[in-house]
Amino acid sequence: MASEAPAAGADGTALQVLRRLESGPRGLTDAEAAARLAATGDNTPPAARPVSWPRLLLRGTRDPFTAVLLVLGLVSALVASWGTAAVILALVAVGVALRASGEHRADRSLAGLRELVAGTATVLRRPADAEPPRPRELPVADLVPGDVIRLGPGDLVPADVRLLRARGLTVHQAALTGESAPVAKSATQTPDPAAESHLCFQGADIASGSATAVVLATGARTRIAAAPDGTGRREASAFDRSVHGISWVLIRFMLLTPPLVLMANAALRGRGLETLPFAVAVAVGLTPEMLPVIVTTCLARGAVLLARTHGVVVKRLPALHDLGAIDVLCVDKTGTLTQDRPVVDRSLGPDGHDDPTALHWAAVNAWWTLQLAELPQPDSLDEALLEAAAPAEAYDAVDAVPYDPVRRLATAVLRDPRPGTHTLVVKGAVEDVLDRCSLAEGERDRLAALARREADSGLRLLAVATARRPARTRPYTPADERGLTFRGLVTFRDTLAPEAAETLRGLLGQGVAVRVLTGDHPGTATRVCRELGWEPERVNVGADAASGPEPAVRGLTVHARCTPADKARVVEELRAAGHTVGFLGDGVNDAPALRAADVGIAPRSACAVARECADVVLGEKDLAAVGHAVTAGRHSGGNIASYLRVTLSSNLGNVLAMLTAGLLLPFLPMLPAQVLVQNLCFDAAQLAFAYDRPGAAALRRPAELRPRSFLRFLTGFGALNAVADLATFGVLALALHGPDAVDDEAVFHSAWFTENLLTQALVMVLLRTGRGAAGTGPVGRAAAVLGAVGLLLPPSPLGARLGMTPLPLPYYLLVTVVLGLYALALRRGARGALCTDPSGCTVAQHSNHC
Ligand SMILES: Nc1ncnc2c1ncn2[C@@H]1O[C@H](COP(=O)(O)OP(=O)(O)OP(=O)(O)O)[C@@H](O)[C@H]1O
Ligand SMILES: [Mg+2]
Repeated sequence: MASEAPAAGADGTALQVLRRLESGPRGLTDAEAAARLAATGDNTPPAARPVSWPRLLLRGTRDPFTAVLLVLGLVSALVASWGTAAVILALVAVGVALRASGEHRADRSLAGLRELVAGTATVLRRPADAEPPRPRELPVADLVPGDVIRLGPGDLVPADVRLLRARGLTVHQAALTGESAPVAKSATQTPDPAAESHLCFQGADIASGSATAVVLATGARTRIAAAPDGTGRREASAFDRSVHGISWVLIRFMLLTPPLVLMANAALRGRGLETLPFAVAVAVGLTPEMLPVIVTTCLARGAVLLARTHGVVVKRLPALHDLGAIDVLCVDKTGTLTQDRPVVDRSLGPDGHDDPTALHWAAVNAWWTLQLAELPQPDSLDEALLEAAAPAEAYDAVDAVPYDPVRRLATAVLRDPRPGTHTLVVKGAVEDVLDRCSLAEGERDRLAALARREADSGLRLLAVATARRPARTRPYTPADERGLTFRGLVTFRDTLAPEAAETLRGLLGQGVAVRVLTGDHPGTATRVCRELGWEPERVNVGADAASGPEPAVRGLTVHARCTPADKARVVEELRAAGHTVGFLGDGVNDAPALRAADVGIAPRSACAVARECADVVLGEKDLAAVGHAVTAGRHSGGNIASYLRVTLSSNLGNVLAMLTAGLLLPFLPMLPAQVLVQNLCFDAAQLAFAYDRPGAAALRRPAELRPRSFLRFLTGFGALNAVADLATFGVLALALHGPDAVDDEAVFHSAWFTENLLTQALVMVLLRTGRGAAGTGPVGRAAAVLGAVGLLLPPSPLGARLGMTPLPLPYYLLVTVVLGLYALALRRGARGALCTDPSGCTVAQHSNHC
């Protein structure tokens, strides 16, 4: 079985595995690698390959609306209503073709965009056999079995690999096993095949430490590719909750409609199964069959535009909708609000006075932890230390325990000049270092207060401690970091990101609350917020009080000293409290939260894991782009909302009116073919919503379609629409020479056809998101064409074939009056529902800015 292949080939010592793969510690030559690539193919997971046309078409038929339409078509065919069945089939075919081509275009542009943020791997290759190996950054797709690669913190495991050497390696493999805590891995020579601690799999990422490894399997032969679908699947996002939720409510409605129509007609009119085609046509009329097409087109257009204008890459289309819906944005501090270019400010001794010792030991630690790493990846604090102090080559190190964001410590072990002794040099977050020092209680408090004072002035801190131990050969672990002697503090200055203040202000103004989630000291984080012009409403430690009482959600809240798991917990709790949450971060410590959020956002300069976990990748470290991305999301979401609002209220109104009239009239209010043609015209016009520009009001607030409030809106406007239709019916009955005209089926059908298309055109223009500029733009033009079809089709030859006839002039006058009154009612209703009354609003308002 494919899933067992990597583990099976990985038994034995590292050297045995290398030999089996016909490779060596120095990696492959370029020629060998090229030959293998030709034989095995790209290292691309099958899911990332372009989808073929037949599959696209098949996918198009798989949405629930198409399924319902097909069922209705089948029912029509069963009762030999061939015309209805044919029209339904045509509707399905058009829908599926439009959707497949839309998705094809979207997939293509998304693939292009994803390529912009695709990852690379550090590979050891040699130009020729005799030459020494050189580490090279290659596209992940070029990896082949036998390649020797290097992994460092924040890297993705690019294929299934066997570790050759590793130091302090922990990996996140939640995508494979579901366990969320990082797992320790080592390059043991006598591996236990069941534990697999010597293997790392594609889909995992490096939480801490570094390693050299040999590639065992690539592409479709990796374990994750062979795993049954569903590994790493995310929870329902805001998009799933809203668009899918609404779809399912509608499908229930549609399935209920035909039996209801049949029963009502049988009970009140004594009609039998001959009403079935009409009942089916009514149910078809209720179907928003263009919904999948409109959703795909709106999102794909938005995503392409966002990439072109602001360099923002949306990796998953629904994430664009979710961007527009977020009402809480969590951001990390370092690298997001600040530039993450720290410079050493001071070196303090335990007494709080300037003393170079702390800086000296911190730099020795930084140098040797990097020297001993398989893939040295200095973080910004290490870089600052190495810049500020002389290199530490005078020492000789025997081991290191690399930094990890849960421990918040890094340790280097030096050979002491005195034989038989080792010196541990530990640097890290103040609380964590103090916890491991042998100190009297009062002394610990004094040192913590000293650190708080420095942090309150906005400085970042590292505490430094040392310990002397008898020399040993056994490797050092975090358990050895205890009984330390405190040596002092190093303080760093970091500058604010230039657009941070303005972006935060913009987001708060757009109704998005901001949470700062940082691994740093509470004092440093608070001071940074103040310097950005915001007094935090609250400063929590870790994930405490994540969802908090309501007021705290609105402004700016800080969670300091967060571990990666704490960041994820804050996000999860906010989501559980009903918020749509975005997370913006760039570090290894942000990966779990990026995964947990409705929308994960990372700058392009972020580490590979953060970029991979993110749904949205910002062009540069340009925080301002977040604001643009949110607006683009609201833009697309607003158009989808407009479409749903218009199509559903108008469809519902038609159905209600048709049912009522059907029961009052001696004949069917419309022939099934007429219902379907009208539906086709309306559908075509609705495509314009994918190209619309929603009003400014729609962009001012988080826009999540909430099924419940949406349905409330629908019933209101559906009823209004039904009243307009029935008023036309009344007018026809009363004014056109008494009951004769109504008895004339063709006149009635034509009159109602015209009125229906005209009211639908009106609804399109008046129920768009936001007000102002009504009638202009693509929606206005589509509505005009729809109205023209409504007026011109009945008197045309095609109309005659559909059983329609020219209408007498007085009808047009009367219908103008009805439409005028309807427009007035719609305008008043729309004004109330679209902005001032949150309860009736389809665009849910979480903020108080409405
Ligand atoms: N290389 C390092 N060696 C030792 N300690 C470090 C190192 N990098 C960071 N620390 C300590 O760990 C603390 C937390 O760092 P972490 O990376 O979790 O957060 P951050 O980058 O400061 O903040 P944010 O989560 O906002 O990005 C820092 O305040 C610092 O004291
Ligand atoms: Mg960070």
